[in-house]
Amino acid sequence: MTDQPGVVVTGVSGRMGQMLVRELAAQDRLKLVGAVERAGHDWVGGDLGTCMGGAETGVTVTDDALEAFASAQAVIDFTTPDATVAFADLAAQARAVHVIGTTGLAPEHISRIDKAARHAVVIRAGNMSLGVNLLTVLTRKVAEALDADWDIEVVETHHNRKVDAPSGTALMLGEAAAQGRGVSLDAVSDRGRDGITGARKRGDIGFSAIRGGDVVGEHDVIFAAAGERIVLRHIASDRALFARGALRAALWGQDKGPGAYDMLDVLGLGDD
Ligand SMILES: NC(=O)C1=CN([C@@H]2O[C@H](COP(=O)(O)OP(=O)(O)OC[C@H]3O[C@@H](n4cnc5c(N)ncnc54)[C@H](O)[C@@H]3O)[C@@H](O)[C@H]2O)C=CC1
Ligand SMILES: O=C(O)C1=N[C@H](C(=O)O)C[C@H](O)C1
Repeated sequence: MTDQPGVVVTGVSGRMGQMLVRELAAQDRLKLVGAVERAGHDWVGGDLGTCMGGAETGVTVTDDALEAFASAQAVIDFTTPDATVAFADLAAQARAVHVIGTTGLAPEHISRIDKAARHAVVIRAGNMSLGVNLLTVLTRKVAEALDADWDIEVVETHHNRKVDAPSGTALMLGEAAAQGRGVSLDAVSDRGRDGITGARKRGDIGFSAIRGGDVVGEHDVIFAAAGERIVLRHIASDRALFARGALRAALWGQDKGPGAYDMLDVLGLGDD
């Protein structure tokens, strides 16, 4: 196929980076044109395919993101908050669609990314799967329908290599619940219970994080009232679904104007 938009994958040796390379190889609507890793990483200077333990691909892993982005129509980025902020500036300079899966972003990171989105398309989501994005819509609707007699708790479980908590997905779900309630998440969020905490505050949205083994990602939104509970649950058992969502976003963004978008926009779940 001709005219495939070219994609650069950042953090290419990572769990998501390698999954993205495999998913790119399995389709023909986008083509991999570059692979970026952090300076000093073993893979820099090597052929990507060989580094991944397979056949040569002709794509050399680089730590020069600016040069790599210059020939790309999209950058897919699952790295770290500091790296992502730097890539947002560079992707905007290259006018490449920047798909951001990185989580653990602080408000300062987000405002730098939003600045870059004035000049280029930025699509950011703490979870790129259809199921989780649909779950945010359901969570908002359930929260809208119930009053604060229903305690809301978000519980997430991930593998033992995850470095941020609560997960980006848990925060998306908490945000959706707060929106449904018509409150600001910052005002009601309860993120760390330990010791004599006192009784739960009415209206709070609580977060709990479990870490262990190789769990890909599991999220429950619990609505608990006297005598009954509703549990909305998503279980991810394969990282490929996040990678496929990111590829879909990279394609979707090709004909959009500069701005900050999310997966609800990409999936057409944003209205109502
Ligand atoms: N939005 C979503 O659907 C999903 C988001 N994530 C998030 O994506 C991020 C990455 O997750 P994993 O792949 O599991 O982590 P990982 O630790 O396996 O991979 C991160 C990669 O980024 C690289 N990196 C760090 N700084 C860099 C720099 N300055 N330049 C280039 N590369 C750099 C690291 O060397 C590493 O290879 C995390 O924030 C995670 O929470 C993960 C899965 C799905
Ligand atoms: O780090 C991960 O692995 C994941 N991170 C994302 C998050 O923080 O929610 C998405 C997914 O749950 C896997």
